[in-house]
Amino acid sequence: MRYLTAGESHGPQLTLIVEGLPSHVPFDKKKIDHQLARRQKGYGRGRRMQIEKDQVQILSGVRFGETTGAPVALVVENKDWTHWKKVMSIDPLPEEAEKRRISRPRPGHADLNGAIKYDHRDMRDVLERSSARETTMRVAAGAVARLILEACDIRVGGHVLRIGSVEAKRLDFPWEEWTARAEESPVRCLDPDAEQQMMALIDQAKKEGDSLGGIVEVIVEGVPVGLGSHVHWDRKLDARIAQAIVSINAFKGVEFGIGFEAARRPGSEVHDEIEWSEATGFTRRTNRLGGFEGGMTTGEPIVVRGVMKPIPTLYKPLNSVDIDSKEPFAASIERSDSCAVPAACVVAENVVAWEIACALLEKFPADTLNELKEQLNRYRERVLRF
Ligand SMILES: Cc1cc2nc3c(=O)[nH]c(=O)nc-3n(C[C@H](O)[C@H](O)[C@H](O)COP(=O)(O)O)c2cc1C
Ligand SMILES: C=C(O[C@@H]1CC(C(=O)O)=C[C@@H](OP(=O)(O)O)[C@H]1O)C(=O)O
Repeated sequence: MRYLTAGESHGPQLTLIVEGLPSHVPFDKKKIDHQLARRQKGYGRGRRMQIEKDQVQILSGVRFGETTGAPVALVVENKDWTHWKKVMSIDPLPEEAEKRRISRPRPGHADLNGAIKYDHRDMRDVLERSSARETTMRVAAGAVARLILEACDIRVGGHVLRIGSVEAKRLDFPWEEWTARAEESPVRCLDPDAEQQMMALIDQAKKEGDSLGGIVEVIVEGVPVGLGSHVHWDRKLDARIAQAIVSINAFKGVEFGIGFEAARRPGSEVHDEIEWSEATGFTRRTNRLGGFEGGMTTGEPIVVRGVMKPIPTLYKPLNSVDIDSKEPFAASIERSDSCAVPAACVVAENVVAWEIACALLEKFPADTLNELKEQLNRYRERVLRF
């Protein structure tokens, strides 16, 4: 499967085309909209999220509630566009363009590099597309992927482990309970004490015109052993997931299982011992490597974390240089979130869901959902007997 997204943050709409979907996947618009609504939430978001009400319009590839196998085109309206029609005009408007020009790049955003690379004297031409507004459509693609995963009994969840200096305690709950707790928490955090501290920290950052980053964790349950492959670098599924996570705006790092802690421990405290029983087949006593060996799934849950840097736009701006006068100035201020880690957690879940669905369809090529399910079920039986 593959997808493309298009659309500017303040343009009329965002567009997604997903190609390679099997036919007869039950296509419930409510499930896509549910993921979009989850992405809009989170303590620390700015005013933009009060304006938008992200919902997809399905334009192709779906008929009578199921995919046909043709490309699925989805669009989401930018409600804010009505306020930006002139600024975002497709036709030339020289006066407007001059009046609204952005010439003071924000450190940490794509403004300066993009302006130099594409030779734009107005950095809006960069920020409109570098904005994380685009993650709406990546979540929509992930939500489509989840329709396939759901049919294959694979589930994906996520929660926030850190915001700024506040770290959540590790709490162990059954799947239904932890995902419900994350859903109810304004910061998607399972630890109620940390949740309160995180919210207080966000309030403080906002008051001080500053911003915060954090760490999110995504867990995937129900994956069969052997998705991805050791035989070639670009077929390693952990590597693909790493790219998917780091491609999320402001994400700077990724780790699986115990992650960077593996550098400090001896091998005997890192590798996951192998067990076997007639009922379960091969399993692991621990899951310290987060569900991957040799670029392939082990059959244990996938555990992947991503680190998000603080939001670059600061209401108390950092120093910058005006690209016209070359004089030092404070960076430009755009309306902004002060912390978007909880929202980014939803993005992370959905980009991971997309990679898992692609890996499934690579291992079990299928034109119809039933073909996929039949192959997967046969494989699961073979794995049990191995
Ligand atoms: C959900 C989400 C919301 C974001 N909101 C903002 C924002 O309001 N203001 C901002 O400056 N950056 C925001 N960012 C981060 C920027 O989009 C990002 O830092 C920028 O595109 C530069 O890319 P890089 O940080 O990956 O290098 C957000 C990121 C995510 C994932
Ligand atoms: C629009 C979204 O996030 C935006 C991401 C973003 C950025 O620079 O990345 C800047 C802000 O844009 P605006 O200035 O229009 O408020 C965020 O609101 C969204 O997540 O849907």
